[in-house]
Amino acid sequence: MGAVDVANKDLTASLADKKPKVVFVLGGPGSGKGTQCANIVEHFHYTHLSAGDLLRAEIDSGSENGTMIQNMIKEGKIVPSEVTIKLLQKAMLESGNDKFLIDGFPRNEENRAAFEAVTKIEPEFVLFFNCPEEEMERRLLSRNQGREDDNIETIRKRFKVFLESSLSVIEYYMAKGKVREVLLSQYEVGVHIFFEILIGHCLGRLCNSTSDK
Ligand SMILES: Nc1ncnc2c1ncn2[C@@H]1O[C@H](COP(=O)(O)OP(=O)(O)O)[C@@H](O)[C@H]1O
Ligand SMILES: O=c1ccn([C@@H]2O[C@H](COP(=O)(O)OP(=O)(O)O)[C@@H](O)[C@H]2O)c(=O)[nH]1
Ligand SMILES: [Mg+2]
Repeated sequence: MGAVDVANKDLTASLADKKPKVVFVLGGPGSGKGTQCANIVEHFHYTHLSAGDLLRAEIDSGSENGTMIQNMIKEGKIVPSEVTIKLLQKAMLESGNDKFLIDGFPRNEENRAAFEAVTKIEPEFVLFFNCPEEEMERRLLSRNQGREDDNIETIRKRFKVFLESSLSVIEYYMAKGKVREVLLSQYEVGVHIFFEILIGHCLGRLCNSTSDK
């Protein structure tokens, strides 16, 4: 067994000791995952981990995987599971917390199965932001965060990947009764109030069920 395998085993064992609680936050590109996670952590003791942010930080760090990750993101493709899972495991351990909102992961069946196989963690539930594509496109084109993938050509590819690969993850958890869906309409005021109630309800229940640990 090589040094890398040993390091991965240590990471997995240390994380397993913490018995972390995980909520997956899923939805199409621009559906508001990051925005609503930021709202949630203001009110609940969760750590927000955006898989996309972790991958972008890895590019910026000049790591050996940086160029590969950058190319995949530019094309709207899904980075190999082992890379993303390792970044998530490290971030979970470094946070010192045991409750996590994992935003934008798993993005395909392989991501999902690999995460469960490696970490032995099953999510408590999945928050699914279901937003019309034209609204997501509008938001992404005016996000203004200087992201290389927020251009119309890459956005179209990301929508395709979402429909062809990511929706099946949501369907998998739906079949297990684990999905809490927030259906976005154009009526933003109603949506915001609904978010507060729904998210408060879901996370409040989760906090209660784990507070006597
Ligand atoms: N409910 C909303 N109404 C209008 N704009 C929104 C809403 N939620 C998020 N946005 C904006 O849309 C863009 C994408 O949101 P973001 O949270 O980054 O989505 P995601 O993480 O799902 O890609 C951001 O510029 C954000 O400010
Ligand atoms: O688990 C992940 C999360 C993100 N990405 C890549 O990172 C990009 C941006 O992801 P992010 O979640 O930041 O985008 P968002 O959905 O928030 O717009 C995606 O299109 C993928 O190329 C990936 O490969 N695996
Ligand atoms: Mg995001």
